[in-house]
Amino acid sequence: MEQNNKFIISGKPEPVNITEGCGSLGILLRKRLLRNGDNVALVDGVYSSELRYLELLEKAVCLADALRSEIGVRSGDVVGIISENRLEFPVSLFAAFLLGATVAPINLTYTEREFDHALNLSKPKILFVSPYSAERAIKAARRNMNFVKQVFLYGEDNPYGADVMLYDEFLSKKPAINPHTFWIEPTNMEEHVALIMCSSGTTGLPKGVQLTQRNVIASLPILSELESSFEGPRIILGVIPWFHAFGCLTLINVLCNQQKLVSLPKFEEGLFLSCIENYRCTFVFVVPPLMVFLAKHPLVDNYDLSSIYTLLCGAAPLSKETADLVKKRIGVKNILQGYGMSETTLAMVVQTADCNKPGSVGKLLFGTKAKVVDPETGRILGPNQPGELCFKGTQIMKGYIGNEKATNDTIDKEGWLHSGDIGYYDEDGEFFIIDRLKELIKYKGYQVPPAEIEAILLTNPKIKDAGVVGVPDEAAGELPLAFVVNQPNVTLTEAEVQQYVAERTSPAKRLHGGVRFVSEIPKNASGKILRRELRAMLNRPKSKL
Ligand SMILES: Nc1ncnc2c1ncn2[C@@H]1O[C@H](COP(=O)(O)OP(=O)(O)OP(=O)(O)O)[C@@H](O)[C@H]1O
Ligand SMILES: O=C(O)[C@H]1CSC(c2nc3ccc(O)cc3s2)=N1
Ligand SMILES: [Mg+2]
Repeated sequence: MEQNNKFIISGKPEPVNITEGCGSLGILLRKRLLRNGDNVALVDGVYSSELRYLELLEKAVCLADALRSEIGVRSGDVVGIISENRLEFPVSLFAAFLLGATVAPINLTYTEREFDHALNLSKPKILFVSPYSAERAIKAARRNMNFVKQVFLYGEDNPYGADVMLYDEFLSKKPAINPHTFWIEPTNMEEHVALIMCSSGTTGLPKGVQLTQRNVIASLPILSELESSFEGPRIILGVIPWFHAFGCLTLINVLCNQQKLVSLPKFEEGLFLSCIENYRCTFVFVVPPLMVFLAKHPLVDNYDLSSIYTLLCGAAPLSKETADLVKKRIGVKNILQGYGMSETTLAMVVQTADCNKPGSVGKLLFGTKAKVVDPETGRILGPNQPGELCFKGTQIMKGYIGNEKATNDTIDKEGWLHSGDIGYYDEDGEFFIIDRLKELIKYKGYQVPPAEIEAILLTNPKIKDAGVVGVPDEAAGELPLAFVVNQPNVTLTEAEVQQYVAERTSPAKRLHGGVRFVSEIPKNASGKILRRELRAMLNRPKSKL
């Protein structure tokens, strides 16, 4: 009965023959890389070193052949990558895909404990690590030699011992392999896991999200959907970490759509701005903290950012006000939002140049269905009625590795993925995200979205950043409280901040719990506010800031 429900909305059908008749993701990737031969695929934004498409494929094939013949890496084995964005990363990623192996990118800033958690989720047979995190990562690998059989180290020096192999040494002196004839095993793309992505760990320990080869292929047309109305060179800035779904799938998307990607190993203010100016970047994938930086930081005025045609923002709430500030300040043509989860491969909902209502995250992508349900009753809701967003489609994950319960709690028996996010769609099918179900503040029976109050606080020129949580309260349930980071050299009192919000909100959304002044708002690598860390700060004595 539900399937015919008029409130279930669908995106366009997937492009016909999306797998192009290829028997595996590896075969499709080879076809796409060959198509673009001698053009530049990747530029290291720090060292300006370049990798052309054919070079990328030749290196990946050579590495794949060596891994198969010398280490015995087979289809179905897991290959871990613990590295910042650098040119060896896509070579290792594509080599694994050519072997039909599963890739587990892991956050290089993890502590040893977090590495243990991530490694025991995906149990990689081999690990590629960069010097940045090698010491911690190799210690964690050595604690897990029951499954980690070999560590390869990027860079020139290996102070860690003979059990670690230098990637460049391993790859050099290898016979050249003809990329056209390299044997790639056909796989069952619907079942075969291509990526195990760690979710961001915003609401708890990161989960191991299994994305099949078919999930990855389903995401490939996104870029052409996003750049529908753009003429001119596409020079994309890749600063979103490739160990996160947003960054990794964007990297694969760019390389399968013959674009040029300029990579940055991390976000550093001057490097980010000078990279855009020097390489004349036209498309920049960003997360909201970068948008707040572009909106408010004085350094931005020192750089020529006129090459930017489109900013593509996702991974966390972006307010209309912040987007307007950026548009006004740097004159970018498009600011397009998208909404996704690690569990949905890449975005499920994106704005395009001709579909971008202010504050919306856009419309459903092809091959996707959505419904909005009342979190209490499960009843399907209609347009403009906020509820939990649920999705179905070819981008929905296979499940959480080693966690059947969490999988069944997230994907129901009818195959609907329950996002845990509250939002609605309007009469035109454009989606609006309110906040996470788990993070709504309950004040006297009202549901107060922290993101809405944070958006208001960010419009105050004296405020650099803000994070809002609920303070437990006997009478009201929870009281909204704001952690605030002042702009440098300004003074701001608690009363001023409370007044500023009170003038702009209904009574329930006012800062009844007060204001705490802090030096920074804790966020994770994919730009999300770690409100559970803010809640932990509630129990600490007020700072004298
Ligand atoms: N455009 C957006 N606007 C608002 N929120 C967004 C947007 N895009 C993504 N999100 C948020 O990011 C979440 C997906 O993030 P991700 O999969 O990286 O892990 P996480 O949910 O933050 O962490 P974890 O699942 O480990 O607790 C979505 O559920 C949603 O809450
Ligand atoms: O929040 C996340 O975890 C990630 C998972 S993938 C994702 C997004 N992907 C896109 C792609 C295009 C775009 O314009 C925005 C997003 S958000 N968000
Ligand atoms: Mg999540």
